[in-house]
Amino acid sequence: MSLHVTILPGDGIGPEVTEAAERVLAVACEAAGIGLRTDHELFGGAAIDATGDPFPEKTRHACLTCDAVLLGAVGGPRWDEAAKTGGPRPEKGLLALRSAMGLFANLRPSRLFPGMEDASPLRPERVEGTDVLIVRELTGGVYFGEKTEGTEAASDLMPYSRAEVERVVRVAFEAARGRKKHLTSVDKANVLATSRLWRHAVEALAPDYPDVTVDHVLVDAMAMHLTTRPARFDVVVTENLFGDVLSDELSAVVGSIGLAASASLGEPGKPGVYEPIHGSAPDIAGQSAANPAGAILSAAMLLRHSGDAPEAAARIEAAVEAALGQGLRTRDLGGSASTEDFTKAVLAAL
Ligand SMILES: NC(=O)c1ccc[n+]([C@@H]2O[C@H](COP(=O)([O-])OP(=O)(O)OC[C@H]3O[C@@H](n4cnc5c(N)ncnc54)[C@H](O)[C@@H]3O)[C@@H](O)[C@H]2O)c1
Ligand SMILES: CC(C)[C@H](C(=O)O)[C@@H](O)C(=O)O
Ligand SMILES: [Mg+2]
Repeated sequence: MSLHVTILPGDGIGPEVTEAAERVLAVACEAAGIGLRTDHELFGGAAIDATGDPFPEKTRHACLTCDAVLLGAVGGPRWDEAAKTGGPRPEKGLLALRSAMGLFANLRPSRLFPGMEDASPLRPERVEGTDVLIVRELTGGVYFGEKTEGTEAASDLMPYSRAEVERVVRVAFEAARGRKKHLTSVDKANVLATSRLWRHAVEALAPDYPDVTVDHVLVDAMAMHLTTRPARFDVVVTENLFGDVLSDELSAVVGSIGLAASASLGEPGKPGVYEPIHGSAPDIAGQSAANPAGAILSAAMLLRHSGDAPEAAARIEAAVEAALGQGLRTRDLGGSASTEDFTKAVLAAL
């Protein structure tokens, strides 16, 4: 068994956390007898600086021909500033990557790790038992609809087809089957036509999964529920923008955005992209203050979903738990451990 992984470090803390994740991945693969080959490609702002394009052809080719992509983060104030006078946006490269690779299902798990109650903004009895998988639609909706842009008026269309909704909802039903068999579909069906289509599609598919209980929650109420009773939820499926917002919220509820991993998947057998859900964190970049756990746990998801190596994935997850269990905390979790301290503790636990 061998794995060819394309690494896209990107910008800000991206290179710091992918370096940590690559080291952990290498050790986990060696222990599991998996041959690992990695290559590093330009992406995001770093690619703009080198080539003028956030998603250059060489990077695209590497992503489409490898087994899996491990991504850091893209973006930063320098490119935001340049975009005001027509410069390319790093974030556009990220959307182009997701689209080119057909990554319609974005799995964003968040759970309360043992002993981490103190890192949650919620009272312990409220956050206890939280273990939620958000399945975010990733290649449709308002991110990809027609746009008009101006200084006096602007619009972003939010189109969804029935087929686009169904394929991601099926991923969520299947995930619920492997968990607590409870699916919550989040929408804004009291206002949005796309949400009524979404709800209709979920209801039509439900009979195919009689073992899964389904409920529907409006997105504004969901934002509130996640801070009052997050442990009530199991799998949550929602459209692109709602999933972006709710997953950042949920990550903070269980401790920090620095802990949150993700897998972006398309058709079975095609390469997936694995990345922490956080951004390039320009405020802490270059200080070795980034929490690498989200990237390391993304490498675990890579082994599970693209490497068919669930035991190796579980070993990485246990090693992260062990490092946290030793009380090691990066700055986002109220501690002073560096990126390197945390990475070393995970490697030692492995
Ligand atoms: N997938 C991606 O590449 C991605 C995701 C989100 C944002 N972005 C981009 O990143 C840039 C910064 O965005 P932002 O500041 O809104 O969001 P962000 O996620 O980069 O940072 C938000 C806050 O969380 C902290 N944080 C994030 N990750 C952390 C980690 N691993 N360890 C410790 N602290 C961490 C940051 O220091 C900051 O205070 C923007 O250009 C944005 O477009 C990229
Ligand atoms: C950077 C941005 C385009 C991206 C998104 O909105 O999808 C980010 O916030 C994420 O969650 O991966
Ligand atoms: Mg986001």
